[in-house]
Amino acid sequence: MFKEKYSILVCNSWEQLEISVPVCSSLQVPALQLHMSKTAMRASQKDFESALSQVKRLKDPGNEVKLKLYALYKQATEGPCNTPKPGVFDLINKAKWDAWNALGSLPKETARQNYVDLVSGLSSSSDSSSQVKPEADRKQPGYETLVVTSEDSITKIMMNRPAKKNAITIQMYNEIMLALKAASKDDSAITVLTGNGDYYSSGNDLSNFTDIPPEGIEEKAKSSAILLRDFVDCFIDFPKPLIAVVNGPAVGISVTILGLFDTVYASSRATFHTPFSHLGQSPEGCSSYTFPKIMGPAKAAEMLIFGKKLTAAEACAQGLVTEVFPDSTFQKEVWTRLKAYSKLPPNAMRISKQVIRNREKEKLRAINAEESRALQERWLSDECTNAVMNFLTRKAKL
Ligand SMILES: CCCCC/C=C/C(=O)SCCNC(=O)CCNC(=O)[C@H](O)C(C)(C)COP(=O)(O)OP(=O)(O)OC[C@H]1O[C@@H](n2cnc3c(N)ncnc32)[C@H](O)[C@@H]1OP(=O)(O)O
Repeated sequence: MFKEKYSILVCNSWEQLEISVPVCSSLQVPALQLHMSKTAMRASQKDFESALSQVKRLKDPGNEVKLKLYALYKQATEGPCNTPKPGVFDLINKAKWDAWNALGSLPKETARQNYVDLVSGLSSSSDSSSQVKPEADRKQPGYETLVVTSEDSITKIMMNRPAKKNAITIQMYNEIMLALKAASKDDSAITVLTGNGDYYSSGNDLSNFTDIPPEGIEEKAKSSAILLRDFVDCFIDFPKPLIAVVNGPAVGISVTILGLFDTVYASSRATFHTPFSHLGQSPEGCSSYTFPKIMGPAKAAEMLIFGKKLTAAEACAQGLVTEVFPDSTFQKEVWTRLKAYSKLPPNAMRISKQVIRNREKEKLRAINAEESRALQERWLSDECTNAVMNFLTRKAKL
Protein backbone atom coordinates (compact mmCIF):
# COMPACT_ATOMS: atom_id res chain seq x y z
CA MET A 1 0.00 0.00 0.00
CA PHE A 2 2.88 2.37 0.74
CA LYS A 3 5.31 1.42 -1.97
CA GLU A 4 4.46 4.32 -4.33
CA LYS A 5 6.98 7.09 -5.07
CA TYR A 6 6.23 10.46 -3.51
CA SER A 7 6.27 13.83 -5.23
CA ILE A 8 6.52 17.03 -3.25
CA LEU A 9 4.43 20.17 -3.41
CA VAL A 10 4.69 23.48 -1.64
CA CYS A 11 1.86 24.39 0.69
CA ASN A 12 0.40 27.85 -0.02
CA SER A 13 -3.02 28.07 1.58
CA TRP A 14 -4.64 27.39 4.91
CA GLU A 15 -8.17 27.20 6.19
CA GLN A 16 -10.39 25.59 8.79
CA LEU A 17 -11.51 22.21 7.48
CA GLU A 18 -13.44 19.18 8.48
CA ILE A 19 -13.33 16.11 6.28
CA SER A 20 -15.63 13.14 6.67
CA VAL A 21 -14.75 9.85 5.05
CA PRO A 22 -17.69 7.42 4.97
CA VAL A 23 -17.38 3.97 6.55
CA CYS A 24 -15.65 1.52 4.22
CA SER A 25 -17.53 -1.74 4.64
CA SER A 26 -14.70 -4.05 3.63
CA LEU A 27 -12.12 -2.67 6.03
CA GLN A 28 -14.40 -1.19 8.69
CA VAL A 29 -12.96 2.31 8.30
CA PRO A 30 -14.95 4.66 10.51
CA ALA A 31 -15.72 8.22 9.51
CA LEU A 32 -12.54 10.25 9.43
CA GLN A 33 -12.63 13.68 10.91
CA LEU A 34 -9.65 15.95 10.67
CA HIS A 35 -9.78 19.33 12.34
CA MET A 36 -7.15 21.93 11.66
CA SER A 37 -6.72 25.40 12.98
CA LYS A 38 -6.13 28.52 10.89
CA THR A 39 -3.17 29.35 13.03
CA ALA A 40 -1.38 26.07 12.44
CA MET A 41 1.96 26.17 10.67
CA ARG A 42 2.00 25.45 6.94
CA ALA A 43 3.74 22.25 5.92
CA SER A 44 6.81 23.04 3.90
CA GLN A 45 8.21 20.83 1.20
CA LYS A 46 10.83 19.72 3.70
CA ASP A 47 8.16 18.84 6.32
CA PHE A 48 6.29 16.74 3.80
CA GLU A 49 9.49 14.98 2.65
CA SER A 50 10.42 14.28 6.23
CA ALA A 51 6.91 12.91 6.99
CA LEU A 52 7.20 10.63 3.97
CA SER A 53 10.40 9.10 5.23
CA GLN A 54 9.17 9.02 8.85
CA VAL A 55 6.10 7.00 7.90
CA LYS A 56 8.28 4.13 6.70
CA ARG A 57 9.82 3.81 10.16
CA LEU A 58 6.50 3.73 12.04
CA LYS A 59 5.06 0.56 13.56
CA ASP A 60 2.18 -0.74 11.39
CA PRO A 61 -0.58 1.77 12.36
CA GLY A 62 -3.45 -0.48 11.20
CA ASN A 63 -5.71 -0.36 8.15
CA GLU A 64 -7.78 2.60 9.23
CA VAL A 65 -4.80 4.92 9.57
CA LYS A 66 -3.07 3.50 6.50
CA LEU A 67 -6.14 4.42 4.46
CA LYS A 68 -6.11 7.96 5.83
CA LEU A 69 -2.43 8.31 4.96
CA TYR A 70 -2.96 6.85 1.51
CA ALA A 71 -5.86 9.18 0.74
CA LEU A 72 -4.01 12.28 1.96
CA TYR A 73 -0.88 11.33 0.05
CA LYS A 74 -2.82 10.86 -3.20
CA GLN A 75 -4.73 14.12 -2.66
CA ALA A 76 -1.53 16.00 -1.84
CA THR A 77 0.34 14.70 -4.86
CA GLU A 78 -2.36 14.19 -7.53
CA GLY A 79 -5.32 16.27 -6.36
CA PRO A 80 -8.92 15.00 -6.28
CA CYS A 81 -9.59 11.36 -7.06
CA ASN A 82 -9.38 10.91 -10.83
CA THR A 83 -9.37 7.14 -11.40
CA PRO A 84 -12.33 4.84 -12.16
CA LYS A 85 -13.99 3.21 -9.15
CA PRO A 86 -12.69 -0.39 -8.70
CA GLY A 87 -15.22 -3.26 -8.81
CA VAL A 88 -16.99 -4.38 -5.62
CA PHE A 89 -14.87 -7.53 -5.35
CA ASP A 90 -11.57 -5.63 -5.56
CA LEU A 91 -11.88 -4.93 -1.84
CA ILE A 92 -8.52 -3.35 -1.08
CA ASN A 93 -8.41 -1.04 -4.10
CA LYS A 94 -12.03 -0.09 -3.49
CA ALA A 95 -11.27 0.86 0.13
CA LYS A 96 -8.32 2.98 -1.04
CA TRP A 97 -10.40 4.61 -3.76
CA ASP A 98 -13.25 5.34 -1.31
CA ALA A 99 -10.84 6.97 1.14
CA TRP A 100 -9.26 9.15 -1.55
CA ASN A 101 -12.57 10.01 -3.23
CA ALA A 102 -14.02 11.06 0.12
CA LEU A 103 -11.51 13.90 0.31
CA GLY A 104 -13.46 15.57 -2.51
CA SER A 105 -11.90 18.81 -3.65
CA LEU A 106 -9.67 19.28 -0.62
CA PRO A 107 -6.75 21.47 -1.77
CA LYS A 108 -3.47 19.67 -2.29
CA GLU A 109 -1.69 21.94 0.20
CA THR A 110 -4.20 21.19 2.92
CA ALA A 111 -3.97 17.47 2.26
CA ARG A 112 -0.20 17.73 2.58
CA GLN A 113 -0.48 19.57 5.89
CA ASN A 114 -2.94 16.97 7.17
CA TYR A 115 -0.54 14.25 6.15
CA VAL A 116 2.33 15.89 8.04
CA ASP A 117 0.16 16.37 11.15
CA LEU A 118 -1.10 12.80 11.09
CA VAL A 119 2.43 11.36 10.81
CA SER A 120 3.66 13.61 13.57
CA GLY A 121 0.82 12.41 15.87
CA LEU A 122 1.58 8.80 15.04
CA SER A 123 5.29 9.24 15.72
CA SER A 124 4.75 10.67 19.18
CA SER A 125 2.23 8.00 20.16
CA SER A 126 4.47 5.23 18.87
CA ASP A 127 7.41 6.69 20.84
CA SER A 128 5.41 6.59 24.05
CA SER A 129 3.91 3.14 23.40
CA SER A 130 7.34 1.65 22.76
CA GLN A 131 8.28 2.32 26.37
CA VAL A 132 7.25 -0.86 28.17
CA LYS A 133 5.71 -0.07 31.53
CA PRO A 134 6.43 -2.43 34.41
CA GLU A 135 3.57 -4.84 35.18
CA ALA A 136 2.81 -3.02 38.44
CA ASP A 137 1.93 0.11 36.43
CA ARG A 138 -0.26 -1.76 33.97
CA LYS A 139 -2.11 -3.65 36.70
CA GLN A 140 -5.84 -2.97 36.88
CA PRO A 141 -6.91 -1.68 40.32
CA GLY A 142 -9.51 -3.29 42.56
CA TYR A 143 -8.14 -6.84 42.86
CA GLU A 144 -6.35 -8.18 45.94
CA THR A 145 -5.93 -11.83 45.04
CA LEU A 146 -5.31 -11.39 41.31
CA VAL A 147 -3.10 -9.39 38.99
CA VAL A 148 -5.19 -8.34 36.01
CA THR A 149 -3.49 -6.67 33.06
CA SER A 150 -4.61 -5.79 29.53
CA GLU A 151 -2.20 -5.27 26.68
CA ASP A 152 -1.62 -6.43 23.10
CA SER A 153 -5.40 -7.12 22.99
CA ILE A 154 -4.97 -9.77 25.70
CA THR A 155 -6.53 -9.55 29.16
CA LYS A 156 -4.46 -11.64 31.55
CA ILE A 157 -6.00 -12.75 34.84
CA MET A 158 -3.26 -14.09 37.09
CA MET A 159 -4.07 -15.83 40.38
CA ASN A 160 -1.72 -14.26 42.86
CA ARG A 161 -1.35 -16.22 46.11
CA PRO A 162 1.91 -18.00 45.27
CA ALA A 163 2.75 -18.73 48.93
CA LYS A 164 -0.52 -20.73 49.18
CA LYS A 165 -0.08 -22.37 45.77
CA ASN A 166 -2.85 -20.09 44.44
CA ALA A 167 -5.48 -21.89 46.52
CA ILE A 168 -8.80 -20.24 45.67
CA THR A 169 -10.40 -18.34 48.54
CA ILE A 170 -13.97 -17.02 48.55
CA GLN A 171 -12.56 -13.59 47.74
CA MET A 172 -10.60 -15.04 44.83
CA TYR A 173 -13.70 -16.77 43.38
CA ASN A 174 -15.49 -13.43 43.52
CA GLU A 175 -12.58 -11.51 42.00
CA ILE A 176 -12.18 -14.02 39.15
CA MET A 177 -15.90 -13.61 38.35
CA LEU A 178 -15.51 -9.81 38.36
CA ALA A 179 -12.41 -9.98 36.16
CA LEU A 180 -14.13 -12.29 33.67
CA LYS A 181 -17.18 -10.03 33.49
CA ALA A 182 -14.94 -7.01 32.88
CA ALA A 183 -12.87 -8.89 30.27
CA SER A 184 -16.01 -9.94 28.42
CA LYS A 185 -16.77 -6.24 27.86
CA ASP A 186 -13.30 -4.75 27.40
CA ASP A 187 -11.62 -4.28 24.03
CA SER A 188 -9.31 -7.28 24.35
CA ALA A 189 -9.57 -10.06 21.78
CA ILE A 190 -8.66 -12.97 24.04
CA THR A 191 -8.54 -13.67 27.78
CA VAL A 192 -6.00 -15.73 29.68
CA LEU A 193 -6.13 -17.33 33.14
CA THR A 194 -2.81 -18.24 34.70
CA GLY A 195 -1.05 -18.55 38.06
CA ASN A 196 1.81 -16.71 39.72
CA GLY A 197 4.64 -18.81 41.17
CA ASP A 198 5.32 -22.53 40.95
CA TYR A 199 1.67 -23.67 40.96
CA TYR A 200 -1.14 -22.92 38.56
CA SER A 201 -3.57 -23.50 41.44
CA SER A 202 -4.07 -26.02 44.26
CA GLY A 203 -7.85 -25.67 43.83
CA ASN A 204 -10.37 -24.74 46.46
CA ASP A 205 -8.78 -23.24 49.58
CA LEU A 206 -9.71 -25.88 52.13
CA SER A 207 -9.95 -23.29 54.88
CA ASN A 208 -13.03 -21.93 53.06
CA PHE A 209 -14.88 -24.66 54.95
CA THR A 210 -13.81 -23.42 58.37
CA ASP A 211 -15.62 -20.11 58.28
CA ILE A 212 -19.04 -21.33 59.48
CA PRO A 213 -21.72 -18.58 59.81
CA PRO A 214 -24.02 -18.34 62.87
CA GLU A 215 -26.82 -19.92 60.76
CA GLY A 216 -24.83 -23.15 60.77
CA ILE A 217 -23.07 -25.59 58.51
CA GLU A 218 -26.10 -26.22 56.24
CA GLU A 219 -26.20 -22.54 55.39
CA LYS A 220 -22.45 -22.61 54.65
CA ALA A 221 -22.92 -25.57 52.28
CA LYS A 222 -25.81 -23.78 50.58
CA SER A 223 -23.96 -20.51 50.04
CA SER A 224 -20.86 -22.40 48.84
CA ALA A 225 -22.97 -24.29 46.28
CA ILE A 226 -24.40 -20.99 44.99
CA LEU A 227 -20.90 -19.51 44.77
CA LEU A 228 -19.66 -22.58 42.91
CA ARG A 229 -22.56 -22.52 40.46
CA ASP A 230 -22.14 -18.80 39.73
CA PHE A 231 -18.39 -19.18 39.33
CA VAL A 232 -18.66 -22.03 36.82
CA ASP A 233 -21.49 -20.24 34.94
CA CYS A 234 -19.07 -17.36 34.27
CA PHE A 235 -16.81 -19.77 32.38
CA ILE A 236 -19.74 -21.37 30.52
CA ASP A 237 -20.97 -17.94 29.40
CA PHE A 238 -17.63 -16.29 28.63
CA PRO A 239 -18.00 -14.93 25.08
CA LYS A 240 -14.39 -14.54 23.90
CA PRO A 241 -11.62 -17.09 23.36
CA LEU A 242 -10.50 -18.19 26.83
CA ILE A 243 -7.04 -19.65 27.27
CA ALA A 244 -5.53 -21.38 30.30
CA VAL A 245 -1.77 -20.91 30.64
CA VAL A 246 -1.06 -23.72 33.09
CA ASN A 247 2.32 -22.74 34.48
CA GLY A 248 2.59 -25.56 37.07
CA PRO A 249 0.59 -28.21 38.94
CA ALA A 250 -3.20 -27.84 38.92
CA VAL A 251 -5.57 -29.40 41.46
CA GLY A 252 -9.34 -29.74 41.91
CA ILE A 253 -11.54 -27.02 40.47
CA SER A 254 -8.63 -25.44 38.59
CA VAL A 255 -8.47 -28.67 36.57
CA THR A 256 -12.17 -29.39 36.15
CA ILE A 257 -13.00 -26.02 34.59
CA LEU A 258 -10.35 -26.58 31.90
CA GLY A 259 -13.01 -28.38 29.88
CA LEU A 260 -14.74 -25.00 29.51
CA PHE A 261 -11.65 -23.26 28.08
CA ASP A 262 -11.03 -22.96 24.36
CA THR A 263 -7.30 -23.65 24.56
CA VAL A 264 -5.09 -25.05 27.33
CA TYR A 265 -1.31 -24.58 27.16
CA ALA A 266 0.72 -26.41 29.79
CA SER A 267 4.29 -26.28 31.03
CA SER A 268 6.00 -29.66 31.01
CA ARG A 269 6.10 -29.25 34.82
CA ALA A 270 2.30 -29.10 35.12
CA THR A 271 0.26 -31.97 36.54
CA PHE A 272 -3.51 -32.41 36.59
CA HIS A 273 -5.08 -33.83 39.74
CA THR A 274 -8.74 -34.19 40.75
CA PRO A 275 -8.68 -36.09 44.06
CA PHE A 276 -12.39 -35.74 44.82
CA SER A 277 -12.96 -39.16 46.40
CA HIS A 278 -9.91 -38.61 48.67
CA LEU A 279 -11.61 -35.43 49.86
CA GLY A 280 -15.05 -37.01 50.25
CA GLN A 281 -16.27 -34.79 47.41
CA SER A 282 -17.58 -35.18 43.87
CA PRO A 283 -16.65 -33.56 40.51
CA GLU A 284 -17.59 -30.00 39.61
CA GLY A 285 -16.85 -27.46 36.86
CA CYS A 286 -18.99 -29.52 34.41
CA SER A 287 -16.20 -32.11 34.37
CA SER A 288 -18.74 -34.93 34.87
CA TYR A 289 -19.82 -34.07 31.30
CA THR A 290 -16.79 -32.47 29.62
CA PHE A 291 -14.14 -35.00 30.75
CA PRO A 292 -15.89 -38.14 29.41
CA LYS A 293 -16.57 -36.21 26.21
CA ILE A 294 -12.94 -35.08 25.89
CA MET A 295 -11.10 -38.24 26.95
CA GLY A 296 -13.72 -40.99 26.92
CA PRO A 297 -15.56 -42.36 29.99
CA ALA A 298 -12.85 -44.82 31.08
CA LYS A 299 -10.05 -42.25 31.31
CA ALA A 300 -12.40 -39.67 32.83
CA ALA A 301 -13.45 -42.13 35.54
CA GLU A 302 -9.83 -42.82 36.46
CA MET A 303 -9.29 -39.10 37.04
CA LEU A 304 -12.63 -38.10 38.55
CA ILE A 305 -13.43 -41.20 40.66
CA PHE A 306 -10.00 -42.60 41.49
CA GLY A 307 -8.05 -39.32 41.51
CA LYS A 308 -5.36 -40.40 39.04
CA LYS A 309 -2.90 -37.55 38.59
CA LEU A 310 -1.93 -36.90 34.95
CA THR A 311 1.36 -35.50 33.72
CA ALA A 312 1.17 -32.68 31.17
CA ALA A 313 2.06 -35.11 28.39
CA GLU A 314 -0.72 -37.51 29.47
CA ALA A 315 -3.26 -34.70 29.72
CA CYS A 316 -2.28 -33.61 26.22
CA ALA A 317 -2.54 -37.14 24.84
CA GLN A 318 -6.04 -37.34 26.32
CA GLY A 319 -7.16 -34.06 24.78
CA LEU A 320 -7.51 -32.00 27.97
CA VAL A 321 -4.41 -29.96 27.07
CA THR A 322 -3.86 -28.37 23.67
CA GLU A 323 -0.06 -28.34 23.72
CA VAL A 324 2.79 -28.84 26.19
CA PHE A 325 5.89 -26.61 26.13
CA PRO A 326 9.24 -27.23 27.84
CA ASP A 327 9.19 -25.45 31.18
CA SER A 328 12.40 -23.51 30.33
CA THR A 329 10.77 -21.80 27.32
CA PHE A 330 7.11 -22.02 28.39
CA GLN A 331 6.37 -18.34 29.03
CA LYS A 332 8.24 -17.10 25.96
CA GLU A 333 6.71 -19.58 23.54
CA VAL A 334 3.17 -19.28 24.87
CA TRP A 335 3.07 -15.48 24.94
CA THR A 336 4.57 -15.21 21.46
CA ARG A 337 1.83 -17.52 20.21
CA LEU A 338 -0.92 -15.66 22.08
CA LYS A 339 0.24 -12.25 20.85
CA ALA A 340 -0.06 -13.54 17.28
CA TYR A 341 -3.55 -14.98 17.93
CA SER A 342 -4.71 -11.77 19.57
CA LYS A 343 -4.20 -9.93 16.27
CA LEU A 344 -6.80 -12.07 14.49
CA PRO A 345 -10.14 -10.34 13.82
CA PRO A 346 -11.84 -10.34 17.26
CA ASN A 347 -15.41 -10.54 15.97
CA ALA A 348 -14.64 -13.56 13.84
CA MET A 349 -13.04 -15.31 16.84
CA ARG A 350 -16.01 -14.50 19.05
CA ILE A 351 -18.52 -15.77 16.50
CA SER A 352 -16.48 -18.94 15.93
CA LYS A 353 -16.54 -19.59 19.66
CA GLN A 354 -20.30 -19.04 19.74
CA VAL A 355 -20.82 -21.47 16.88
CA ILE A 356 -18.66 -24.08 18.60
CA ARG A 357 -20.06 -23.66 22.12
CA ASN A 358 -23.54 -22.16 22.10
CA ARG A 359 -25.55 -25.31 21.47
CA GLU A 360 -24.12 -26.83 24.67
CA LYS A 361 -24.62 -23.83 26.95
CA GLU A 362 -28.04 -24.77 28.37
CA LYS A 363 -26.91 -28.30 28.94
CA LEU A 364 -23.73 -27.16 30.70
CA ARG A 365 -25.70 -24.83 32.98
CA ALA A 366 -27.98 -27.70 33.98
CA ILE A 367 -24.98 -29.98 34.64
CA ASN A 368 -23.33 -27.24 36.68
CA ALA A 369 -26.46 -26.85 38.83
CA GLU A 370 -26.67 -30.61 39.35
CA GLU A 371 -22.98 -30.96 40.30
CA SER A 372 -23.30 -28.03 42.72
CA ARG A 373 -26.33 -29.65 44.41
CA ALA A 374 -24.43 -32.94 44.80
CA LEU A 375 -21.50 -31.12 46.39
CA GLN A 376 -23.75 -29.20 48.75
CA GLU A 377 -24.67 -32.58 50.25
CA ARG A 378 -21.11 -33.93 50.12
CA TRP A 379 -19.81 -30.97 52.12
CA LEU A 380 -22.08 -32.03 54.98
CA SER A 381 -20.78 -35.61 54.97
CA ASP A 382 -18.35 -37.11 57.50
CA GLU A 383 -16.09 -38.22 54.65
CA CYS A 384 -15.60 -34.64 53.53
CA THR A 385 -15.33 -33.13 57.02
CA ASN A 386 -12.65 -35.66 58.01
CA ALA A 387 -10.60 -35.12 54.83
CA VAL A 388 -10.63 -31.33 55.23
CA MET A 389 -9.77 -31.59 58.95
CA ASN A 390 -6.89 -33.94 58.13
CA PHE A 391 -5.42 -31.43 55.70
CA LEU A 392 -5.91 -28.46 58.00
CA THR A 393 -4.38 -30.27 60.97
CA ARG A 394 -1.43 -31.26 58.76
CA LYS A 395 -2.28 -34.95 58.90
CA ALA A 396 -2.80 -35.23 55.14
CA LYS A 397 -1.59 -33.81 51.89
CA LEU A 398 -2.39 -34.93 48.39
C1 LIG B 1 -16.71 -22.99 47.24
C2 LIG B 1 -16.44 -23.70 45.94
C3 LIG B 1 -15.85 -25.08 46.15
C4 LIG B 1 -15.46 -25.70 44.87
C5 LIG B 1 -15.03 -27.15 45.01
C6 LIG B 1 -13.61 -27.30 44.72
C7 LIG B 1 -12.95 -28.43 45.01
C8 LIG B 1 -11.48 -28.54 44.89
O1 LIG B 1 -10.79 -27.74 44.32
S1 LIG B 1 -10.83 -29.93 45.62
C9 LIG B 1 -9.09 -29.67 45.70
C10 LIG B 1 -8.68 -28.97 46.97
N1 LIG B 1 -7.23 -28.87 47.05
C11 LIG B 1 -6.51 -29.68 47.80
O2 LIG B 1 -6.97 -30.59 48.43
C12 LIG B 1 -5.04 -29.37 47.82
C13 LIG B 1 -4.51 -29.28 49.24
N2 LIG B 1 -3.07 -28.97 49.23
C14 LIG B 1 -2.10 -29.90 49.21
O3 LIG B 1 -2.34 -31.08 49.21
C15 LIG B 1 -0.69 -29.38 49.16
O4 LIG B 1 -0.65 -28.12 49.73
C16 LIG B 1 -0.12 -29.34 47.74
C17 LIG B 1 0.10 -30.77 47.22
C18 LIG B 1 -1.01 -28.58 46.80
C19 LIG B 1 1.27 -28.63 47.74
O5 LIG B 1 2.11 -29.26 48.67
P1 LIG B 1 3.52 -28.61 49.00
O6 LIG B 1 4.28 -28.33 47.77
O7 LIG B 1 4.17 -29.46 50.05
O8 LIG B 1 3.18 -27.17 49.62
P2 LIG B 1 2.45 -26.84 51.00
O9 LIG B 1 1.47 -27.89 51.35
O10 LIG B 1 3.49 -26.55 52.02
O11 LIG B 1 1.64 -25.52 50.61
C20 LIG B 1 2.12 -24.22 50.85
C21 LIG B 1 1.09 -23.47 51.65
O12 LIG B 1 -0.11 -23.39 50.89
C22 LIG B 1 -1.21 -23.95 51.63
N3 LIG B 1 -2.15 -24.57 50.69
C23 LIG B 1 -1.84 -25.19 49.55
N4 LIG B 1 -2.96 -25.62 48.97
C24 LIG B 1 -3.98 -25.28 49.75
C25 LIG B 1 -5.40 -25.44 49.66
N5 LIG B 1 -5.97 -26.03 48.62
N6 LIG B 1 -6.15 -24.94 50.64
C26 LIG B 1 -5.60 -24.31 51.69
N7 LIG B 1 -4.25 -24.11 51.83
C27 LIG B 1 -3.48 -24.59 50.86
C28 LIG B 1 -0.53 -24.94 52.55
O13 LIG B 1 -1.37 -25.20 53.65
C29 LIG B 1 0.72 -24.20 52.93
O14 LIG B 1 0.36 -23.21 53.86
P3 LIG B 1 1.35 -22.84 55.08
O15 LIG B 1 1.59 -24.13 55.81
O16 LIG B 1 0.59 -21.84 55.88
O17 LIG B 1 2.58 -22.31 54.44
